[in-house]
Parts: sequence; structure tokens; C-alpha cells
Amino acid sequence: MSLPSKVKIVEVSPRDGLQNEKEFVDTALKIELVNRLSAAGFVNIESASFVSPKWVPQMADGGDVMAGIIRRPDTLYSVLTPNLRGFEAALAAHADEVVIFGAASEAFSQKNINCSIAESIARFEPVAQAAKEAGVRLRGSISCALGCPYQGETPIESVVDVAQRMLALGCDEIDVADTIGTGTAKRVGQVMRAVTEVVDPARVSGHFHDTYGQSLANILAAMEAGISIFHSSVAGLGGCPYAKGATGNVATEDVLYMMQGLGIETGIDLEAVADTGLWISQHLNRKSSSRAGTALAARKAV
Ligand SMILES: CC(C)(COP(=O)([O-])OP(=O)([O-])OC[C@H]1O[C@@H](n2cnc3c(N)ncnc32)[C@H](O)[C@@H]1OP(=O)([O-])[O-])[C@@H](O)C(=O)NCCC(=O)NCCSC(=O)C[C@@](C)(O)CC(=O)[O-]
Repeated sequence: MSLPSKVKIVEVSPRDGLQNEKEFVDTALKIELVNRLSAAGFVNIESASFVSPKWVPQMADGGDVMAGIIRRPDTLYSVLTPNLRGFEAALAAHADEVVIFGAASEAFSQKNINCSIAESIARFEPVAQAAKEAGVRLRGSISCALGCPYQGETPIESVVDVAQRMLALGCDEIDVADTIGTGTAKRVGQVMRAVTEVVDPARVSGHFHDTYGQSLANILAAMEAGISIFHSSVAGLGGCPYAKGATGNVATEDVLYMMQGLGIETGIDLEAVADTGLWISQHLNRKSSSRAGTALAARKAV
């Protein structure tokens, strides 16, 4: 088994973690969450979305969040941009990276961004071009790469096809996302190996939701396939409003604990992340979904 010596962890809780919250989360709390994560050492934090507030009301204050955060010089603050309007808002907010998000499933593409896969790529074209002209890093996210809530299993060829199209748009990084967390290690290995035949593995990331408790195994399988960038969310917060029943992303605390045990460098302070997980869970009035976070808190309380 060949594993990387170092991985990049992209913290997505301020965006993916909070976007599905029913009650509006105060802008000040969102800002403090990003600031705490910055202080913990993340080099990339998905901080906001510039999407239609009619579609995702929780993310309506993206401009204020980006204006309020304290930026660590070595950290990239990313935002989601579904169209040129979102990109312009992202540029005004001085986002370091914009994320265009498509899907490997036609049905999910319609539900999430109200257009077909082909239409989404056409819509992303001017965004990609504008990002290149402005010198802003561009990431492409592929939802439902391991299964779709509306269509079932996703053919690997569909994932590879969208990855190629995103590469052609000029994406610097491409996320293979298990939106509903149905993927298992064997399939993850197959999908990652297929994608990395067309995209440099150093530019591919794994974005796993933990709905079926498979995320850590899936991360391990992805690392064996050459992937060294992973997305996670403190306290396991999250879920997509257009993927019913899907739970949060894999918990950052659990990923960091596993990486520590494997001797893989992350550059992130696990204790600071665990404290942040407890803090945000208390504010959202819920229990943390992180096993490692909960165990570390219990040990501290003794
Ligand atoms: C793409 C659209 C806009 C199409 O939505 P639409 O209704 O087809 O488009 P529209 O152009 O008719 O716009 C509808 C309204 O939104 C406005 N609007 C339009 N664009 C913007 C914008 N950028 N910022 C602010 N407002 C905007 C626009 O002006 C209009 O307002 P109205 O005229 O009715 O008053 C919509 O479907 C949308 O915003 N979808 C976002 C869905 C979303 O954010 N989903 C969650 C993120 S993806 C995810 O979680 C998956 C991921 C990335 O984590 C990976 C994984 O796990 O799978």
C-alpha cells in the first residue's frame, strides 16, 4: 500500500457544512467559524457561496462573510459560483478561488442548478474565462460521482466525461464528490483510477459525505489510488439541500486523527479543530457527528 506523506485538507464547513441549516446562522458566527479554522492552520477554506438566495437562503450573506473574515496569508478562501453573476460577486469579495459545480448525473444537475450537464458546462465557460482573466484559481466539483439520489449508480464514464470537460474549461483542481455518501472503497478506487487517467492525480480531490459511514475507508482507497487532497467539515456538519437524506461531510477531526495515526502530514492542529467542532455544535444546538472530536472532548473533561 503506497500512501502520500502529506495531504491537503480543504475545510468546507462554512459552506457545505452550513448551507443546509434550516435556521439562519448569524453572519458573525459564520465569520468566527472561518477565523477559528484559519487559526487552526487550514490552507484552503470553502467560506461562502454566491448562488441564488432563492435556492439556498442560508448562503445569502456570502459578501458579508468574506468582508468580515481575517485572512491568513497562506490560506485560500474559496466560494461557489454557479454563473457569471456569482463570479462577479466573488471577485468583488476578493475570493482566492471560485468553484463551479456540476454533476455526473443529469437528474441531479437539474435539481441542483436547474439545467442539464451540457447546459451547465456552457454556463461555466464564461465563468472559467473570467476567472482566468482575473487570475483567480478555478476548481470544478463533480456531484454524484458515486451515486445519485434520483438516478442510482453513476456510470464511471459519466464522471470521467465531466472531469474532462472541467479540465478543458481550465480547472486547476477537480473534486470527485460522493454527494449522498453511498460510495464504498472498491468503487472509489475504480472511479479515482479512471479519473486520474485523464487528470493529473495532484489536481484531483475526494469530497466524501459520511451518510453510510464509509468516508474514512473511501479516503484510504482514494489515497491508494494516488489522491492527496480531501474535503472535510468540522463536527461532520453539512449536506446538500438538493440531496434528501444525505448527511454531512466526513468530519475533519476524524480525518485528522486518521492521518496522524498514518504518519501523514496535514499541517493542521487537531486540538484546535476539535475545540472548534464542539464550539460550533453548541451554537447550532446539536451533538457533533465526529467520533474523534467527541472522544477527545470526553478525554479532556476527565
Ligand atoms: C444556478 C441557479 C442560479 C439557477 O437558477 P435559475 O432559477 O435557473 O436561474 P435564474 O437565472 O432564473 O435565477 C433565479 C433567481 O436567482 C437570481 N440569481 C441567479 N444567479 C444568482 C447568483 N449567482 N447570485 C444571486 N442571485 C442569483 C436571479 O437574479 C433570479 O432572481 P429573480 O429575478 O427571480 O429575483 C440556481 O439553481 C442556484 O443558485 N443553485 C445553487 C444550488 C446550490 O447552491 N446547491 C448547493 C451547492 S452544490 C453542493 O452542495 C454539492 C457539492 C459542491 O458540495 C459537492 C457534493 O457533495 O456533491
